[in-house]
Amino acid sequence: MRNLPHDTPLLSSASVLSDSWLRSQHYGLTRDDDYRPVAGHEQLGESRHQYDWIARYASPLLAQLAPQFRTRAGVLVLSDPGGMVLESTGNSGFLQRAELLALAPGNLWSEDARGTNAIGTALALGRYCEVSGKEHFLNRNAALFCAAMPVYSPRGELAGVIDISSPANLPWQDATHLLTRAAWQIEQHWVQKQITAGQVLVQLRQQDQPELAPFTHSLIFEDGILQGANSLACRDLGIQPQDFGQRHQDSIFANGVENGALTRARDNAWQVHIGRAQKQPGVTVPGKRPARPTPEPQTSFAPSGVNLEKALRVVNAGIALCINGETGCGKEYLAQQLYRQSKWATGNFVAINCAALPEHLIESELFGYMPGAFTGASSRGYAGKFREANGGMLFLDEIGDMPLVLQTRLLRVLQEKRVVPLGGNSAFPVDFSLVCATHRNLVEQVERGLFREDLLYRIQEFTVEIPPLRQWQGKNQFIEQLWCELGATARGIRLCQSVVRYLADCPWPGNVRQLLSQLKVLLALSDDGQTVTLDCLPATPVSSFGATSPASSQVAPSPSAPGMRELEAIRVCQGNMSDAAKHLGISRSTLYRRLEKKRA
Ligand SMILES: Nc1ncnc2c1ncn2[C@@H]1O[C@H](COP(=O)(O)OP(=O)(O)OP(=O)(O)O)[C@@H](O)[C@H]1O
Repeated sequence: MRNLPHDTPLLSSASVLSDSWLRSQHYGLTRDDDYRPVAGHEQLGESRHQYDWIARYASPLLAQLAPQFRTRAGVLVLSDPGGMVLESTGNSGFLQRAELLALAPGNLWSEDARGTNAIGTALALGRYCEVSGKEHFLNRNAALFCAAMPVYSPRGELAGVIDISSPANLPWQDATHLLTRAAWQIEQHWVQKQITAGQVLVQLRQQDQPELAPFTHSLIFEDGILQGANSLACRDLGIQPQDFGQRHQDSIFANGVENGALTRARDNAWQVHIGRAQKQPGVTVPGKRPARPTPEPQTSFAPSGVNLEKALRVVNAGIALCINGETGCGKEYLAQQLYRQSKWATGNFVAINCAALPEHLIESELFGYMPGAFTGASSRGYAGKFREANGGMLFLDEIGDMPLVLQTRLLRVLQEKRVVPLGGNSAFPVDFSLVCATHRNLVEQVERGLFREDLLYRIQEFTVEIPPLRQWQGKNQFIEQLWCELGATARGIRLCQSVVRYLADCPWPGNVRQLLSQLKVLLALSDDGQTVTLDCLPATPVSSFGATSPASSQVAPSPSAPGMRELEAIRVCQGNMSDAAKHLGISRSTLYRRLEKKRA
């Protein structure tokens, strides 16, 4: 096992290179050697079988990066830990025939085979490495620029590298960024898919570091012992290769996984998610599925009634997705979830609320502009949201509110996959996943002449309907998870079951947004170690029932608020709305109606 990745990617430096050259000489190589070691088909097949992380976790990424490699001179190469090329793809037009053959599957690029080179040296050092032109030990490789980033398995073992090779006179300037993120994405998916029955997956997301937004620090525990982690977690939580199978969770999270991780979350602006693979007969756990890439384990945070796996397949296939649902039900939340799990996660997630942008700004925001394109334009120009989203996901919220003239231009971008900035003549190619959301009925908008029919078909290639929270299954569990996520568990504050049932039965017109804000208020009003009962629900003049926005509601309706009969019945029945309705001799829907009237 080699070093785990270091904080700062290592660029070519004199001492690193001279050490590598010394090693190359030590292997008996000379600069003029022309020997090109290539493995046979059988060996290549065996290695592909053994290192199936490439087929499982790197293929979606390769598909995503492919467009970049069509328009630039460069080849993306994946190798096993012995430096054997297992896959290569991209624009190889720049390569001489000999070099072309040298980057084909089966070629060996370990340092002992070809001297100093990015693949071999990155493997030798276990770190990111760039080697350009004559820095290569063998003269025959002097026409190449190469950058390589190691990929680690969830047990901290070096699994291979991902490499970019381009002409030495056209070095791939953003290779560090691209390869680091690509390796993180592969490692993250790998850990997430590795979890087996009875194990716990802890995922921490650092909220104050936007560049890490798509990535989580992911760790797997079994019976409290660390079983796996991605290299980000190893880097930031001080995990060493020897810790796997040995280190107890308490030495990583001082108060146990749940409390410790959540304490960390509160103190350091981390967002935490803890998932479990249950030991249930007949249940296939994600890590055990053999062939096709599977989505992450569904958690209670996936909106109820939404088939995440299907939506993810659609997004990965580059099909435009339209998410419908009432306000606050989690349309943007779902888009972000899909983005993080999709092949687009190495690009940016760019969200635009079409209803909130002044009409005259939408165009420049989306399309960008050239320097001095209009009065007040920045002298440096602006790339615009379409180009910002290139390689990632563009989330257009409230698409139904987009002005007609811009709908026409949007349609053109979606069809041509090119953007011409305001005041510019040349077009920039773009490729992103498009997810739109609206609470409007777009068909009706089309009938009223407010929305282009052709754009409707283009953005609604696949539609996902998020049901309103009141119709969700498993609300009790969802509320408890949110409660835990908000930091209640870390403070020892419990919701008693009657409160959970009571909250689960509220109609929540503001959906998850409203529920969340009410839970936050309840938490702020609770003391550490307290158990929240129905009696603890504070009286408020504003009932949440029938509220249309979170701003208009403070906390869940109190049993002591005005409208006593119904609320008292709810309290007596410990929050069970069906029992309360029976108690009053009315139907559940009548009970809800009465509560709504009381609010009015
Ligand atoms: N499934 C979920 N699990 C946890 N939190 C969620 C979930 N869905 C939504 N939320 C939270 O609820 C709030 C509202 O979600 P979001 O903004 O995605 O709703 P929306 O449907 O896009 O709303 P709008 O239509 O008003 O833009 C956010 O704080 C989001 O983080």
